[in-house]
Formats: sequence, structure tokens, C-alpha cells
Amino acid sequence: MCSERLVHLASASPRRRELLEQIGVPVTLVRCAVDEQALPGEAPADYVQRVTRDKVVAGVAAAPAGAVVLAADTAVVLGDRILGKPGDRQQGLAMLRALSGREHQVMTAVAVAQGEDIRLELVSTRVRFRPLQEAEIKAYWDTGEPADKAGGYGIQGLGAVFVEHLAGSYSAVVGLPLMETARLLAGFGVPCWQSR
Ligand SMILES: Cc1cn([C@H]2C[C@H](O)[C@@H](COP(=O)(O)OP(=O)(O)OP(=O)(O)O)O2)c(=O)[nH]c1=O
Repeated sequence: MCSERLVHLASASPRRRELLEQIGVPVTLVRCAVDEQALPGEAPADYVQRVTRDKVVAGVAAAPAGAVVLAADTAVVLGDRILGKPGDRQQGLAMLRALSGREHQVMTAVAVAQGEDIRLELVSTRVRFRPLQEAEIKAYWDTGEPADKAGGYGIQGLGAVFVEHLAGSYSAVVGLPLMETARLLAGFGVPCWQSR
């Protein structure tokens, strides 16, 4: 098994917990909230990294002293537009219409911290959707899957049928780039299964 050291996960995302468990990292949750509003004119890559840093700093403040804390943030980026989680049905449908037949980027940043030592990686993945019919966009929204996901879709769920092409990290699209995460954790002495 992996190290006995628990990673304090500053995330409410069930996906991130599952992804860490997938690579044998034992986690405990630490609750914290940050403002995820983009600043005027903020570039998407800067936004994702800033929010991730804020999350991990809030996590460190909430976790026991000396804990290894992990946080991440995912945004869907279409051109220079940041698509976060859809606030309502209208926004969700608009996001899916905008993604239809086009390529977008999914940017996920992951940060691991211990006290003031904060290390962060940004991973960008290109995803192309096939053209979507209006009826299937509405039907997809009605499944409930898009509501809590950046860009209004889940590649790991029903949304998989929309994906024509992906170049980059699949796990980063789901919420955590696992290769980079394992590397960051190893730097803090938290090895995953391959370091046995
Ligand atoms: C594009 C895409 C996003 N997502 C999810 C990952 C993230 O949970 C979510 C993006 O929102 P985030 O703000 O990154 O994360 P979160 O609010 O769910 O959790 P927390 O901030 O507490 O860590 O979208 C998928 O599950 N599948 C996908 O294909």
C-alpha cells in the first residue's frame, strides 16, 4: 500500500477524492470555501492557478499544523471565455451550445502545500465535441449530470458521447491530473503505489 500519511483534501468534489483513491492516496477532507469569481480581464490560466492557490491556502489554514494539503480547480475555456459551473438551466444549455462542434481547453491546476511551501502545476487539455443536436442538449441537461461540472458536462459520465477527440490528460478533465499530482505528492514525501 501507499504511505500511511493522509493527504488533507481541500475539496468538496467527489471526483477528486475518487481520483486520489484510484492512485492509492489515503485522504481526509478539510472544509474551506473561497471566492471563485474571475477578476476583470484575468487570463484563464491565471484564474485557475489563483483560485487553486487560494483553495490550498484556505486548506492549510483549516488543516492541522504540518498537514500535507491538496487542492485543485478546473475550468473549461472556450477561446478566451472561462466556463465555470452553470448557474442554471439557461446557462447550462448555452454552454453546451457553445461547445458543440468545437474544440475547447480544460485547464486544471493542482496545488500541494505544507505550511508555506506551496507547489502548483497547471495542466491544459484540448477537447473537441462533435456537433450536438438541440434536443440532445436539452435531454442531457435534464439528466442532472451537467449542473455541478465546469463547462456543463462530465467526460466520465454520459457526456463522454459528445467527445470526438482529446489531447492531454483525461484525469485532469475529470478534475485532477494524476501524473502531475503523484509527482507533487512525492515531492512532499507522500508516495503513491508506484513508489512501494
Ligand atoms: C469538464 C469536467 C469537469 N468536471 C468537474 C470537476 C470539478 O469537480 C468541477 C469543476 O469545479 P471546481 O470548482 O474545479 O471544483 P468543485 O467546486 O467541484 O470542487 P472544489 O472546489 O471543492 O474542489 O467540474 C467533471 O467532473 N467532469 C468534466 O468532464
